[in-house]
Amino acid sequence: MPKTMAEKILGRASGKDVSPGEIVEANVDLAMVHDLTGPHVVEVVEEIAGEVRVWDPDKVAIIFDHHVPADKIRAAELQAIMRKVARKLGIKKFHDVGRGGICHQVLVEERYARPGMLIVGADSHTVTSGAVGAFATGIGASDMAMVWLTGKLWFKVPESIKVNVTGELPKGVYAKDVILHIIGTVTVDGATYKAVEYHGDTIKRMNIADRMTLANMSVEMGAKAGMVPADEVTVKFFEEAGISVKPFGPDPGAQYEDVWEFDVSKLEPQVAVPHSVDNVVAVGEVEGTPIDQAFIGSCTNGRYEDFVEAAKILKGRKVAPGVRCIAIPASLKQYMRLLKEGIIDILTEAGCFVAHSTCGPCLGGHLGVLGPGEVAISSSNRNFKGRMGHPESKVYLASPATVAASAVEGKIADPRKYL
Ligand SMILES: CC(C)[C@H](C(=O)O)[C@@H](O)C(=O)O
Ligand code: SF4
Repeated sequence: MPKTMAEKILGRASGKDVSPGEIVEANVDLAMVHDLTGPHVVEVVEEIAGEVRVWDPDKVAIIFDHHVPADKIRAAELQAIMRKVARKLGIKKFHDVGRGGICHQVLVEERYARPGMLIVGADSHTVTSGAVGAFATGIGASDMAMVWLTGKLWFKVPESIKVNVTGELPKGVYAKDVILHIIGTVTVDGATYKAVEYHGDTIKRMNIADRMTLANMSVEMGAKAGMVPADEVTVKFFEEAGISVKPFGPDPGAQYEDVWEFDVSKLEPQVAVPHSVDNVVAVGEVEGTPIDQAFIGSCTNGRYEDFVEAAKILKGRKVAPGVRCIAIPASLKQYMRLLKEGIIDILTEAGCFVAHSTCGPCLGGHLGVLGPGEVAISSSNRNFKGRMGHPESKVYLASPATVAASAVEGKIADPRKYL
């Protein structure tokens, strides 16, 4: 039987021929925790094993990103625990404050995630690594504890959905608009526990940064994994780091539970309106909505390519009076590249508050928490009630270009007129 990407990966990792619906025990290739979830995992492991240990230190990543640098005493305590654990276990894929960035960004840019891998992470946006053709999924701390101890975890083999995206993206319309449009169409539970595969000429033309944006938000429609087949673009991405990988995709003739067709050739910039990610409208419908804060960053859209698009709009312009524009690259490497190319200068001159990589404002943690009644437009992935701060604040989600245009105008704006 020809197989989908999920079936091939879970089949390989469990050593058998698998079909959707089947429950398998699979060997995990990479297990990631961060500063917030890591301590829970350590606690459970210690409870079960009487000490902290992992089955294979080379397959474990510990990355500090959520509350970095420590914003509260509690965060400092949790990071101290994980720092000690990383040292004791000899974890090489350990990224402390200032030495990595947002965990999902680090997994891909360090090439820890590879095509065909089975990756688990104690964070829901672990799906991001699907951008390079891995089956990557978020799991809870107790499941992760079992992975640390045994290297294995059970999975129900998901049904797969093929998403065919076709057409040339119009100017000012990006991967973020595509995924917002898809989620708006199928809703937040449209892909619950499904493995989503992104195909079509639009996807084939996308770089890894864009593919990460797509894969990242797959979880916002409930998907267990969101994958882009590893093709020439992927092979080249690994070649740049001196690593040779083979293309990886579904077998020809693989069976999908459903095929979704999206022609994006006439798509407009999209905005997810509070308080749900599937509350998606064309920018025109909310244009003129006053904002207090604009945020460019996060694991969804905090990459070099995103900041370049934002800088095209912010160059020679100013953030509107009364508006804060927070700009945080997703990792140290992204930050350095932006710094060297003068993009950080452009943002700073425009009046943005630029910071080193952290999740910070994305989850209402620090560096830009919203007050009561405040409105933000953000390039991140969630706009639940209170997501970025006060329960009475509001979050609109959009592409970095739409966020930048809105920062300039002080109200939600269409980026196309600036491009
Ligand atoms: C804190 C963490 C567990 C959480 C997640 O799993 O996604 C966070 O990263 C988020 O985006 O809400
Ligand atoms: S940037 Fe936001 S969505 Fe991504 S891992 Fe951090 S908190 Fe979660």
